[in-house]
Amino acid sequence: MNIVEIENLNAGYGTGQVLFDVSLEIEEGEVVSLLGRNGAGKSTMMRCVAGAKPPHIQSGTVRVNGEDITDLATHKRTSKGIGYVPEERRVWPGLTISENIRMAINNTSDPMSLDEVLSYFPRLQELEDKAARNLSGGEQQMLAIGRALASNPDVMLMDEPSEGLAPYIVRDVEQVIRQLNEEEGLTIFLVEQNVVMAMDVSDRHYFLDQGEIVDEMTPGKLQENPEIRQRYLSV
Ligand SMILES: Nc1ncnc2c1ncn2[C@@H]1O[C@H](COP(=O)(O)OP(=O)(O)OP(=O)(O)O)[C@@H](O)[C@H]1O
Repeated sequence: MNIVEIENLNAGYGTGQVLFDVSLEIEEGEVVSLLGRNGAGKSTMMRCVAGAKPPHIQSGTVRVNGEDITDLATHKRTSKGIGYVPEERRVWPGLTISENIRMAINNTSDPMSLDEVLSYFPRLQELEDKAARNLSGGEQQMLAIGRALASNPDVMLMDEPSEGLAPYIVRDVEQVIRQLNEEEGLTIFLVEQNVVMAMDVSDRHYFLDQGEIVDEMTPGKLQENPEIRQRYLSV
């Protein structure tokens, strides 16, 4: 069953169009990454699914769990099964780890417990009472993922989870993505600049080029295809 269906999506900012007739599908239980050069429109795409402003959807449909959510506000999308980890992470800096997660728990109708969330992040468990502002980049990323997980989503949207992180922390993020997918059965849709990381965790890739979906393939196929990597990703 398709958990995410995007059909003929056109979207942009003000009068500038960024996404052109984008259609894609993600099956329940898949890890799918959206790859493309800087400025291709990847974050815009994520925001359109998450309902985050500012992009404006001009036409097209976003369906999650078979339901049309194109015009729903972000907070209402949480109750439709969407978790969103934005590129900027946006944790509450003055609150502790557990307070950040509790805020998410209190804002949703069918949340996970704090212990359940923390069981995926041993490092956060150790630092539970530390303010988010005093965490490292990797710890903040884990907290951002944990906060999105608290609402017990069916599909998790992650915008560049590896951005700015040291390679050994990127491996921890990969591990969490795999664990959430395998143990929680969570469907994951991620945007990544780190192609190696995306190939390690994904079942399938979509390629976005100048706001259009230009290709779709498995990591194995991408591995064999340096020409594609060069054409769409410059790697
Ligand atoms: N808030 C905004 N207001 C106006 N234009 C924007 C805004 N955010 C992004 N854009 C424009 O939309 C286009 C696509 O940007 P987007 O961030 O979606 O690309 P991206 O593929 O995620 O790139 P990157 O990897 O650099 O984040 C760019 O031309 C960008 O300048």
